[in-house]
Amino acid sequence: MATDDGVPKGRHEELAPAKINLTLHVTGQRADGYHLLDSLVVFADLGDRLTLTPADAPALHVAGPMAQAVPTGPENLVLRAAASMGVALDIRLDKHLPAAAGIGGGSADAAAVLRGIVALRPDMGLPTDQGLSLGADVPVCLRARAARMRGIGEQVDPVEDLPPLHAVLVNPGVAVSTATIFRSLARKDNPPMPAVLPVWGDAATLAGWLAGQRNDMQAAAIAAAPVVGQVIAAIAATDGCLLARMSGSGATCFGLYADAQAAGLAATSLARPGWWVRAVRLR
Ligand SMILES: C[C@](O)(CO)[C@H](O)COP(=O)(O)OP(=O)(O)OC[C@H]1O[C@@H](n2ccc(N)nc2=O)[C@H](O)[C@@H]1O
Ligand SMILES: Nc1ncnc2c1ncn2[C@@H]1O[C@H](COP(=O)(O)OP(=O)(O)OP(=O)(O)O)[C@@H](O)[C@H]1O
Repeated sequence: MATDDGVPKGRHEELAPAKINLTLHVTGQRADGYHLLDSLVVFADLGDRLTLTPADAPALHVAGPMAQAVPTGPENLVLRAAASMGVALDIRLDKHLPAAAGIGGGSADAAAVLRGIVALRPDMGLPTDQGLSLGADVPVCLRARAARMRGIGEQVDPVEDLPPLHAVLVNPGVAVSTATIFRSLARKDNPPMPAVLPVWGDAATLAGWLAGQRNDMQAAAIAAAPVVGQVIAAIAATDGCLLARMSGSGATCFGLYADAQAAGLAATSLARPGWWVRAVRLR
């Protein structure tokens, strides 16, 4: 959407899909306090929607069902992402993902802005740190497809050939602070995933393998927000659930299912006042 000489024109739309940590192993801690991770990350076919228009001065308009949960000033990660590239954009953010929810909302939005700027301005490249300074989840969210994430989030290796994967996402409406859950971890030196990940033929095989892996932040999140334990139990009790686990630092949890019909029926049965429940496809 730019002219041949790189001058921006028009506007650009991006989806900022929800990030799901199928595993989240906390394997160490750096001297600066950041934690070393080993995580199998996938993305939903559901997310925030951004419309980016080149402008003389930065502007942000937030709308959508989850708009109230996010700041509208310069601290919003979409404005910080554009500022980090030195680009003035008029940004419309249609917020559909709950914030502070373990599904990367802010990081996904920031990554979508970085992708969008490169689409609008082919003369510009992505930042050398892949957006890590905006948030540890931004590099993996830039790819927005299945990946193994290591380091503090800067090492992203594509995972190909993920089997078709259907899921339900459930957020009970409590915000969970990522920094607080990291600080409260009992152990920070847990084992990583195997050096070489298997190839999984179908969702049941993947779920069986995942059952032997972990989210090392789950117990601390349940201690901070006991409703997370109730969400996991409710998901695990649905027909056809192959695995129930928390994503990121919570409070959103996911259930895996073999097909879209099972995920859809589970989503219907999980409806509770105040719970955000969505059936999604993961990739
Ligand atoms: C828990 C995950 O969601 C897993 O994907 C991410 O590691 C968190 O990514 P994020 O929300 O983009 O994280 P940031 O906004 O960079 O950091 C929030 C806070 O979490 C802590 N943090 C984050 C990432 C990391 N590898 N180690 C940490 O200790 C830091 O205290 C930081 O102040
Ligand atoms: N565009 C944005 N969307 C959501 N939150 C934002 C945004 N910009 C800034 N924030 C702030 O970032 C905080 C964390 O929100 P975010 O949705 O990124 O957390 P999260 O889903 O727990 O992230 P992660 O899964 O990476 O740990 C919010 O409390 C909010 O104040």
